[in-house]
Amino acid sequence: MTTIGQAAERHAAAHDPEPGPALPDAASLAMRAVHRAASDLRRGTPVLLTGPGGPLIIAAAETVGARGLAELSALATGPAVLLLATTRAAAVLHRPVPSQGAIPAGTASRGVEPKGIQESPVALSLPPALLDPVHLRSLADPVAEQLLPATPELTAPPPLAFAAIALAKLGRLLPALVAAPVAAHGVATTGSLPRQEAAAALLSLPAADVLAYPSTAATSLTRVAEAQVPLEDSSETRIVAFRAADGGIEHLAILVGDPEGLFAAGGAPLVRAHSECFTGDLLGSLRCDCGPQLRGAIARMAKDGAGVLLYLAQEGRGIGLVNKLRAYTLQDQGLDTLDANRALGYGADERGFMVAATMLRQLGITRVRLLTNNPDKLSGLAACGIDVEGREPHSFAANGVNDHYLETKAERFGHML
Ligand SMILES: Nc1nc2c(ncn2[C@@H]2O[C@H](COP(=O)(O)OP(=O)(O)OP(=O)(O)O)[C@@H](O)[C@H]2O)c(=O)[nH]1
Ligand SMILES: [Zn+2]
Repeated sequence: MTTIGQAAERHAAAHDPEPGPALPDAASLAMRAVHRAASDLRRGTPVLLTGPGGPLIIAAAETVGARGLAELSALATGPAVLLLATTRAAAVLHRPVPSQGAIPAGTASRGVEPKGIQESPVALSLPPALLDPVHLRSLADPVAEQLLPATPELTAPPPLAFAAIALAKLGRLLPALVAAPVAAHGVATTGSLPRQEAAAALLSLPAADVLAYPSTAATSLTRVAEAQVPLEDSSETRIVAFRAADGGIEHLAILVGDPEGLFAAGGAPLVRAHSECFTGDLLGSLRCDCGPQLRGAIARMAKDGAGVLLYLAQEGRGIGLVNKLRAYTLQDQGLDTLDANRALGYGADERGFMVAATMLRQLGITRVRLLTNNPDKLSGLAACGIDVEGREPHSFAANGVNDHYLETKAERFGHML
């Protein structure tokens, strides 16, 4: 999420008479509230979600402490529950939990929104013995499991449960939240004084804004800086930085040669949509193939004369570095890369393609030859309006450590060779 430095820049931008992206005020304010709410969840502070069937007070099971739970209890007008993905709930209950079906129609469109967030969560009852920060963390995290003093039961999820989980995911937290109903209108007007004060201290935002955030943030990206950066594998290289209107995560485009010129002359430049991988890209981790794919793509573009490498801030297929490390621990216990994501409550792949499509559009490149083995990248970019003229395979030999990872991508993600 955003650093304090980024927050300061955002504050300055708010007073800039010409703040870059031309977003309507309402959309800008909505993004700001979502960004803040995700930060609140990260620091253990509850937030209020409003919308049909709400309001709902929520706090992240991973981060909430005694104070956050006290705030939640002070405002709750009904019993608290734990919202979880069905996969995580099944592990907690030691029995299968039927899928709750797709999310409400109209909140996501196929190929544009990440496929990992399509399923509705379930709710577990929280007997008083479990309403404790240590037990909640244990219920949320398959890596931190311990014996619990009480057994939760499946119960009906509140109507805004899906948006609550989506907010935790935006905060790159474990998708597990304590949630309780709050009286609609009752808090501000008829609640007791301590209750009114507690409610006033918390951020309240529409659930619909949370669901709209990924595509609003992606389409609000603008170019904020660029520079020549000669690379070992490509001497003629520029890096262009993109930032969303709320000052959120930045994405980079690495331009090799003159891809805009190639496109303008009627060509389809080589493009690679590369999701960042701290361990593979920077440290040379052998667990994945990201390092060779990154360097290999740039070298290939240099040989081809031109290309665009989109370096996307979508670490761990969109679950974030902390959760990827958790997923690695689960993989060391026997799960594959797909099931490890699911065990954490995340989808197999939480990435959206609108970020990459917007960056390409801003660069003026709308027809591409995509370097990938991943069929979802082809259909996802096409669904976001990019003309994918062809695919160039992008495979590297297994290294003795990542063999099973590559096999899983071929067998379970449908990767082409
Ligand atoms: N969650 C999770 N993410 C991983 C794992 N291994 C690598 N990644 C992430 O996967 C992303 C890299 O995926 P990509 O290089 O885009 O690969 P891809 O989707 O397999 O598609 P192509 O390489 O284009 O064929 C990076 O963000 C990595 O951090 C893992 O075991 N679990
Ligand atoms: Zn990697």
